[in-house]
Amino acid sequence: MAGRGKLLLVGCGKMGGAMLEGWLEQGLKPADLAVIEPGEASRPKIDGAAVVAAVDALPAGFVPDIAVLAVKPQTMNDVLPGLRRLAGDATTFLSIAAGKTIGYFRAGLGEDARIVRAMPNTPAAVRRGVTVCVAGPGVSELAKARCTELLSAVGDVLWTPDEGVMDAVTAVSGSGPAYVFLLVEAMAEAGIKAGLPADMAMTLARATVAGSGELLRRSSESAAQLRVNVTSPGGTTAEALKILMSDIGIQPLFDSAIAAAARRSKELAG
Ligand SMILES: NC(=O)C1=CN([C@@H]2O[C@H](COP(=O)(O)OP(=O)(O)OC[C@H]3O[C@@H](n4cnc5c(N)ncnc54)[C@H](OP(=O)(O)O)[C@@H]3O)[C@@H](O)[C@H]2O)C=CC1
Ligand SMILES: O=C(O)[C@@H]1CCC=N1
Repeated sequence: MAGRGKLLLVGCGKMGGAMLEGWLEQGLKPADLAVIEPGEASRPKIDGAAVVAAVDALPAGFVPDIAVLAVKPQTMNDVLPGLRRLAGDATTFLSIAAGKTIGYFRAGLGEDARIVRAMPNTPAAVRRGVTVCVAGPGVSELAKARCTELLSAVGDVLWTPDEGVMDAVTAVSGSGPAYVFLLVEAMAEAGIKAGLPADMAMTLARATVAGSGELLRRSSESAAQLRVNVTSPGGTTAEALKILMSDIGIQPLFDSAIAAAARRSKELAG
């Protein structure tokens, strides 16, 4: 990371912490970093960075070019008043909060505030995240480039001109890692029921999902073709897929799960 400007991270919980790990691994200079995190246990210890418990403890004169807002949507209202003083030309706010709209931030920070709304995911901790971003009014190309630089340090970055897709993005890729981890848990549990020792079942489920993810990443074949490649005619996989791909299989379940997550994202907007 070139580190042309200063970075403020507001909220160093699970997602903020995952991104911070990625940034530090990518060479973010501690001198260019400030973190606001009230929770003592979550507060990172980084020599040379300004790590404080509240916004009023930031070093005088610290003006970030990017302020990453990584607190829960439900606590965002508490955070914005203290950040209003940063809402000048120099700072772009990069929110990763589910649901919270660009309009919400302009109402809370001032109508001229520059807002980028983004949705990353936790594989950012190992530089395999994916983030979708949308820029509000007044965000410069330079600020967009800086957001891309920060987010691409922890994975892939896509920009959309349409904020309306962000609830679905949140439901698919923001929450998505949880669905994959649940899949591992469910495969391991089913393996135990099929006669495997618990530790072997978990080892196999974990390695299978991780290995399949890596194959998917490296392969030019579609997910559907990779599935077909596993499915010998008249074999074992075909029997399992008859159940997983039936009318009461994984697709209708995913349809309702993703719709529920997107609905919740919309509810968190206010
Ligand atoms: N987890 C995920 O996979 C993803 C989360 N997000 C979004 O990221 C945001 C954070 O989620 P997540 O990391 O899971 O939540 P966490 O609760 O783990 O992190 C939020 C952090 O913000 C801290 N905090 C609370 N109040 C303040 C404050 N006034 N100033 C600064 N920090 C504060 C909390 O401290 P304390 O615990 O002491 O209250 C906590 O450490 C949410 O908006 C969520 O929608 C987006 C994509 C994926
Ligand atoms: O569950 C949540 O609300 C957050 C947003 C996406 C992932 N975690």
